[in-house]
Amino acid sequence: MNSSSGAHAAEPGSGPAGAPPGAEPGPAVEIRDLHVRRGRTTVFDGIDVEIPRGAIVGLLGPSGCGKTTLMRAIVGAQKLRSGTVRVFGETAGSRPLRRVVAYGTQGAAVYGDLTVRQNVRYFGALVGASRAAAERLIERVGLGEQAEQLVASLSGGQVTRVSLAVALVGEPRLLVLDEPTVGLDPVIRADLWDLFAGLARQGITMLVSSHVMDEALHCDRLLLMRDGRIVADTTPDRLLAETGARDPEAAFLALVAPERAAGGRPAQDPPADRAEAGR
Ligand SMILES: Nc1ncnc2c1ncn2[C@@H]1O[C@H](COP(=O)(O)OP(=O)(O)OP(=O)(O)O)[C@@H](O)[C@H]1O
Repeated sequence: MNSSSGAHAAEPGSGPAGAPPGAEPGPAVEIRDLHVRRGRTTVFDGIDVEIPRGAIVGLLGPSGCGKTTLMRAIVGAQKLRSGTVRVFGETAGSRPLRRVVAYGTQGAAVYGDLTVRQNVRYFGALVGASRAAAERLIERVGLGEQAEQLVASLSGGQVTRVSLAVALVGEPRLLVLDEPTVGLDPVIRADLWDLFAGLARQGITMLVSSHVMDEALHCDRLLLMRDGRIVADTTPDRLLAETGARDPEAAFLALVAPERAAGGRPAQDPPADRAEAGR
């Protein structure tokens, strides 16, 4: 993963009615009629998405379908053509959300020439976290024994854990992780998903992208994307039951089969679940 924490200076008490963002009921993320262009590419041409709180939500779809762009919109790093993106009721990227939302980008965003402890303390200091909090997080992500090791000398899975500790140091309520398990072996991936599940049980909303469809089975909710559209907003059980497929990859292919047959465009009469999901 390699995360940069979107968690910077806190703005306590700046949410609706004086409560911090995330303390009020309602979805974690609400996206309405979102249009985004990147360069000459129209990535989103009017999508609507809602992400519930406290769940692990998988954002799954093939490379280039728009996962990173959607995450960038949610953390406030993406220029929008039109539409709204609200996180815990606040405009994405706005000041009250700075410590509430953390973003683990693709690509390295921790310092290889610092130790694990130095990285977590450094990013912690930026958000006013104590050294004790940094130590707790190093233990939480299972890197107690590597705390004094340079990040450059860690394995890929361990670097991902450092990034996760850095992303968590501001105590976010929404953690957005862009392909955190890419390139990792199955055992390490399973360990990381266990860690994500533990964070979700603590009440942190987790939005995790992957282009490996089987990772769907680790999620509470699924947003399946293709070509800048949400082709299903579902759960792993419903996805398998409704498509009759044996695994998530086959289910995804079953979902997009009608439009593939129609030459890559949405089919004229999509199944009810796709029509609903693609609103
Ligand atoms: N800076 C840019 N300029 C032009 N087009 C871009 C730019 N960044 C992304 N795109 C295009 O936007 C589309 C969505 O890209 P995005 O990175 O969101 O996809 P993704 O699903 O995250 O892919 P991956 O799984 O490979 O990371 C792609 O067609 C991509 O080529």
